[in-house]
Amino acid sequence: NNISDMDKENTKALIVYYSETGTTEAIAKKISQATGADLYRIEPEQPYTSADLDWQDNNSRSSKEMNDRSARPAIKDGKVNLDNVATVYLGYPIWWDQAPHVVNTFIESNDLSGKKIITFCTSGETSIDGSVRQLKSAYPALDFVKGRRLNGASVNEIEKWISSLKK
Ligand SMILES: Cc1cc2nc3c(=O)[nH]c(=O)nc-3n(C[C@H](O)[C@H](O)[C@H](O)COP(=O)(O)O)c2cc1C
Repeated sequence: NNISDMDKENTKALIVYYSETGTTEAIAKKISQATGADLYRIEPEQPYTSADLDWQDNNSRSSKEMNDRSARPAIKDGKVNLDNVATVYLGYPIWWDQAPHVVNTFIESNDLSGKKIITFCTSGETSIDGSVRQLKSAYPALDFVKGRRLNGASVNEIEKWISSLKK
């Protein structure tokens, strides 16, 4: 390791997100524009159909998964390269006030200890608060930073939000 290699250690940011209908993805891409960080999309092994996503049906796949605290839907290529990554931006749509359980599958498939995990979400109206409370209580050893619901945020607003996190 020479000095310039050491400078690069644990300095990178990575944006990890799940997005079913593109809303969270649009924000993830703007965070990438603001930070230059790479993007990684969590992809469920079995794609969700529109029937699966029907929250008005208690028996839909998403309803059943979100009612089952231990449900861990499989994801494709679930392991991500976290070499030199210090900060993970973790984004998701709110499902039933929570992060979808594929996000738990991702968290449990990777070693995020020692990383700063900055959460963000999109939703119809629900804030990020309940989902972050749940993540913190499920994974007390991890360092979650409560971020924001970012529906419709511009790159400029995202830059301001990120610099406010550093203060
Ligand atoms: C199964 C399911 C449950 C949802 N639950 C909530 C909710 O509790 N509160 C809310 O405001 N929006 C809820 N939504 C709406 C999504 O959070 C919102 O459309 C989100 O921006 C979608 O992001 P995406 O396009 O990245 O998948 C739900 C959507 C689905 C499919």
